Amino acid sequence: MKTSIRIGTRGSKLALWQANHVADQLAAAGLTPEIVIITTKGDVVLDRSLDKIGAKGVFTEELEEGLRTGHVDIAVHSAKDVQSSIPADLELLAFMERERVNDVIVSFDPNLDLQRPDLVLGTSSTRRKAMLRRFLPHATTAEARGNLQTRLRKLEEGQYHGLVLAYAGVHRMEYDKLIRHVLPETQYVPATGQGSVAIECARSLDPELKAHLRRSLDHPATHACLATERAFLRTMEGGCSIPSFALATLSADGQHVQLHGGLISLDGQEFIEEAQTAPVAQGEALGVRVAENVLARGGQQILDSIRRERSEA
Ligand SMILES: NCc1[nH]cc(CCC(=O)O)c1CC(=O)O
Repeated sequence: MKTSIRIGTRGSKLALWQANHVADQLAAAGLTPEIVIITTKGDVVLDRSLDKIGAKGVFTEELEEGLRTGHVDIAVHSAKDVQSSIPADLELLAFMERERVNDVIVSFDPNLDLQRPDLVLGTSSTRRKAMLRRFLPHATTAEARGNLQTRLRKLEEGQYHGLVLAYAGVHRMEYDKLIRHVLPETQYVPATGQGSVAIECARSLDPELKAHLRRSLDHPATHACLATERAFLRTMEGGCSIPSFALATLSADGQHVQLHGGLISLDGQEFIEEAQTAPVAQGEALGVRVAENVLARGGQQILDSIRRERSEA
């Protein structure tokens, strides 16, 4: 088995934090990691919101090409950015231990009042925009693309009063001091995979090496939750441009998985949610079932109307 591992990653600071985190764990497991930066479409196209770029996998495609050509052995992604179905010649090898899943509001104003009537919040996520329309209807949202540092610069320039971000990224970049509100995950249910790091490789990678990598990097409890959430997302046929949400958690004894999943209309008016529990071994079936119920209870109409709106735009 070879021991030197080439780790493919995007070049943003958060991506590099994740890649270094992987490298540290691989070094601890006796391997020799090397980080290789690969630029993706999502890093280059910054003037459009993600739903307008359209293509699935805007943050992953070039990394996947690197796996195919053997330029890198593994690719590191924010699990949230990984499309719901990955190509047949590739596989998701591991999901690393999840950080706190919440969305947070960061601001340079220590007394940021979410009730101020002129509140402007920066986000480019369709899910977050829709949830803000529902739970903070007086707020206006403004686009905030780019990496975390770019968004914080726009915040500092006064383009918004606050930014809505994933706690995981804010914490990993050590901006905790700017967190003014932690949004409750029961209301602002996070996106599939939020807070975890996914490791992808080619199916053809040496099986012995794969097993070693999995033992070093995979967090089984996180993996069980993400498998459940990803089955939900696949059934929803949603990429990151669909305002669906899904959070799976394990019971204290680790035997059961609970899934809270749903879909919200772009205007925030319709909020279809469902929570169900199943034995961990049936997590994927649970994800499919919850998604099918959400679609049957009005979710399909929401998806259809979003697609109509987009094709007219
Ligand atoms: N789509 C961008 C993205 N992908 C992963 C994270 C944050 C870190 C994570 O959820 O693991 C972010 C930024 C954000 O949502 O604030």
